[in-house]
Order: sequence, then structure tokens, then C-alpha cells
Amino acid sequence: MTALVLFGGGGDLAMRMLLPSLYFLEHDGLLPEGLKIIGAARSEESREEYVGKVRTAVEGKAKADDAWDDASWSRLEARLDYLAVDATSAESLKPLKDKVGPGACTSFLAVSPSLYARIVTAMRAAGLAEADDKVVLEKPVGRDLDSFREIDDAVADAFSEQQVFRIDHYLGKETVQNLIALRFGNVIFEPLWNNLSIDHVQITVGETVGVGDRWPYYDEYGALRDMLQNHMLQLLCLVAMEPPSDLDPDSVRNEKVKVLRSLRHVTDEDAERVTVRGQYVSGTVDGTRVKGYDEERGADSDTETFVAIRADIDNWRWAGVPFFMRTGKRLPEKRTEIVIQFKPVPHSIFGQDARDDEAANRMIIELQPEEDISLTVMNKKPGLDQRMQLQPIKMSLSWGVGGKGDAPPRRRIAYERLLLDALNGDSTLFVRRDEAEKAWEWVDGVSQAWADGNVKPQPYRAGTWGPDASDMLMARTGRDWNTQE
Ligand SMILES: NC(=O)C1=CN([C@@H]2O[C@H](COP(=O)(O)OP(=O)(O)OC[C@H]3O[C@@H](n4cnc5c(N)ncnc54)[C@H](OP(=O)(O)O)[C@@H]3O)[C@@H](O)[C@H]2O)C=CC1
Ligand SMILES: O=C1O[C@H](COP(=O)(O)O)[C@@H](O)[C@H](O)[C@H]1O
Repeated sequence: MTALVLFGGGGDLAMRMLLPSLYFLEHDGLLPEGLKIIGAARSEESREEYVGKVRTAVEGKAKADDAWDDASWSRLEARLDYLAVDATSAESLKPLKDKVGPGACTSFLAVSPSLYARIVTAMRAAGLAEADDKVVLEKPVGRDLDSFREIDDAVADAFSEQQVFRIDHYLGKETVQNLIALRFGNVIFEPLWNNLSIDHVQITVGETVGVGDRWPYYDEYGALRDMLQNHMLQLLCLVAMEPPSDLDPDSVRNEKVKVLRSLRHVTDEDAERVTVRGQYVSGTVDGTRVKGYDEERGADSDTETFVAIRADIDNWRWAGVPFFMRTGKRLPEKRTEIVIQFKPVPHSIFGQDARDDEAANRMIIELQPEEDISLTVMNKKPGLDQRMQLQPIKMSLSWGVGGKGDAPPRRRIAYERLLLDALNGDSTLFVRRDEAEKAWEWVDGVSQAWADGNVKPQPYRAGTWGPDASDMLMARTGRDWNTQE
């Protein structure tokens, strides 16, 4: 018998993401036989009460996906249990150890990261950090390199690196994994995947939601630490890394670390030129009037809700190819995409008329709202015009759009893949300690440059794509952000 313990099993992450993911895995027959799932939090509640809450959380999502059935729910329900514990106390964890029994235990810490160090210390004392056990840590681990190391040292006292699974849920997204397939499962892209053919790369993670009630957490982190340090740098690594020799966890992660090591440090002199900080003020999103960040927080704040950065990777493959990243809350669209902008043809044979229509090839790896990978190529406009007319055509390269025949498979929650991998002990899609350290080191450089230069967030109206300075960041280099759907 093995067990999955969800510390914080009644919290937002557990109810919105983890338990629905476990239901879908159960529905598809993918959960290991005999796996017990134990919610553990301080609230005193019975197993029945907890199971009732889980059902409410799961049923709506499953029905929306047409995947609800009583038999799957009954199987999941039979696995579920709950125990009221203070996870920071070894004494309190002893009954949990008894419930887990002698089998291997995977503990998912869906609690505030400020508790991680105390919880893993208590787990170790309570016998929940044995050689076969694993621990899954949610981001953000720390708010800078020093605090990351402090927490991670406590984790390392209890667990070896092979037992630690640092989640970045972006790595569980289907299209992110498809990017790996696209790059390394095809021969046609690799010869072009470098500074000879690629002009620049853009990574956009736009959200329409505001910070709202999350401000106590968010105000301490801001967009740089909440999104860029983890999700966006992970995407950058997957685009920029060298081909790993295989898909072993360390082969992939070794390549990602090399990219992070090659990121050019942002100096105090560069900060204004290569970075933009923004904070939303009131505006209109999706037709609804929304408050500004300061109003939500109830006080003035210097926390950025938008960041745009030009990153340079100092190695042979990427010399001279800027990677532009931007992310923000209260933007006009929920849109996550990676744009690979190829260089224009070196010489046009089609004459001036056609030249106006000629566009360089562009690959768009779209993660949200749809999942798709597309490539824009030039085509002849049909017709008998004397001079050949060109037009860009967007070709879908993935199952998401334009597939023939079968409907695309259900869009999975990113945590489904990651929970399954953690249970199976496969850490390929998890972040290794040295990766997280290098990412923090780079991000610390940016925040230090902001502090040294007194760089404050510039206001942007909710419902716009951030401060004008974000467009200027691109325009200064003769480029602009992608607006192509
Ligand atoms: N929510 C989200 O969408 C995302 C969350 N995360 C991360 O996930 C983690 C959890 O976030 P979220 O679910 O939003 O937080 P919540 O505040 O909603 O939930 C936290 C949970 O922790 C429990 N808890 C608090 N203290 C203890 C303790 N000493 N012992 C045992 N349980 C405890 C709480 O229950 P009780 O009070 O009963 O103890 C509650 O169930 C954080 O690390 C967050 O950064 C990351 C990405 C997205
Ligand atoms: O980790 C986080 O991610 C979400 C965005 O996730 P997505 O899968 O919806 O793109 C973000 O809203 C949140 O602030 C951050 O903590």
C-alpha cells in the first residue's frame, strides 16, 4: 500500500487543482492500485465532511468535461481519508504516520512555503521521510536565493535530492511537452534553431485576473518572483536548451541549467533599458470595471503586477538573439504563448508589390487559451495576377486545431501529469535544486538593479498590455509584440 498525503488538503490549490486531477486520473484508470489519499490540515473535520467537500470540488469540474461517473467517484472516495494535524509538529504527525502505514508515502505540501522547513523537519521526526518516501513542493520556494537555500537546506536534511519534486505546473502543460517533441522529434527544425535563422523569441503570459484577495502573498513577491523566476524561465530553457542525450531527468535538467548559467546578468546600468515594471490602475477588463492594485490592497504599494524583460543568452547558439518576456495581471486577454520569430528571406525575388505582403516565418507555440503550435509560411495568393502575389498562411502543427477526424483528447489539468510522475518517481518535469538556484540568482540580479536604480512600477490601465515602456522595449530594437492570433 502506498499513500499520497495532501498537506493543506482543504486549501484552494488542493480543491481547485489537485483533487480534480486525482479524480481524472482515477477516471482514466491511471492511479496506482491500493493508493490511499489522505488530506491533512489543521481544521477539525470528519472524514465524511472532508469527502463531501472534495465531491463538491470535483463534481463540477468533471461534469464540465463530461467525465463524471459514479463508479469513478466511488473508487476515488474509497481511497480518501482525512486527518486533522498541525504539520509543523512531529507529535501531531505521528497518527498520520500510523494512517499511512508501512508503504511508501508521497507528501504534497500544498501549504504556505513559509512552513516548508518546519514541516519537513517534523516529517522526518515522525518517520514520514524514509528512503522510499517523496516530497512535492509547490512554488514559490523562497523569495530570493538566500531564502530558497535556507528552506531547501532543511528539505535536504530530511530528503535526498532524488526524493524531492519541486513543481512548476507549466511543465505539466501538454503544449510545453509538445515543444520538446517538436524540437527533438523532428529533424527539420533543429538546423534552423539558432541565431542564423531566428531573429528573436517572445514569451507572453497574459492574465485578465487581478490579484484580488491574494495580495498578502502577492505583495511580497510581485510578477518577477511569482511568474518570471519559475514558469517563464522554464519556458525559456525549453526553447533554448541543447538537445539532451535522452529524456532522463538529469539529462534534461543538465541542459536547462546550462541555459540559466548563460543568461546575461542584468546590471544597474541596463535595468531601465532591458526591463519594465508596471502596476495596474483601475480600468475595464472583459467589459467590467475593475479596481487598481493599490485599491485592492488598501494602501500604496511598489509591487509590480507586470514585468517585461529582454534576456540575452551568451552562448554560440543564441548570441545576438534577444528573448523578450512579459507577464502581467489585468491584461486584455488570458494568453500564454511563445513566439519564435524567424529572420526574413535574405533577398526577395518577388518584386516591390509582393514585398509589402512578405512576412518572415513565425512559429507560435500557444499554451492558452488554446493549445496549439502553428507556423506561418508564405504562399502564393491564388489567381492570375501578372505579378505573383504572396500571402501568409498559418499551418497548425499539433492536434489542437485543424486536426482531421478524431476530436482532440480532453485538455488535462497540468497537475494530472505531474502528480502521476511524482507518484511514479519520475522527476524529468520537476525542477532540480541547482536550476532553482540559478533562476533565483538571475532574478535577484534584476531586483537588485531595480533597488539600486530606484526603478518603480509604472502605472498601466487595467485591460491594456502594460505600460507603454513595454512596447518601447521592443520598438527600440525595431521589433514589436506579436498581435497575431
Ligand atoms: N492556489 C493556487 O492556485 C496556487 C497555489 N500555489 C501554492 O500552493 C500552496 C498552497 O496554496 P493555497 O492552496 O492557495 O493556500 P490556502 O491558504 O488556500 O491553503 C493552505 C492550506 O494549508 C493548511 N494549513 C495551514 N497551516 C497548516 C499546518 N500547520 N498544518 C497543516 N495544514 C496547514 C490550511 O488549512 P487549515 O487552516 O485547516 O490548517 C489550508 O488547507 C502555496 O505554496 C501556494 O503558493 C501555487 C500555484 C497556484
Ligand atoms: O503560479 C501561478 O500561476 C498562475 C497562472 O497559471 P496558469 O496556468 O493559469 O497560466 C498565476 O495566476 C499565479 O499568480 C501564479 O502564482
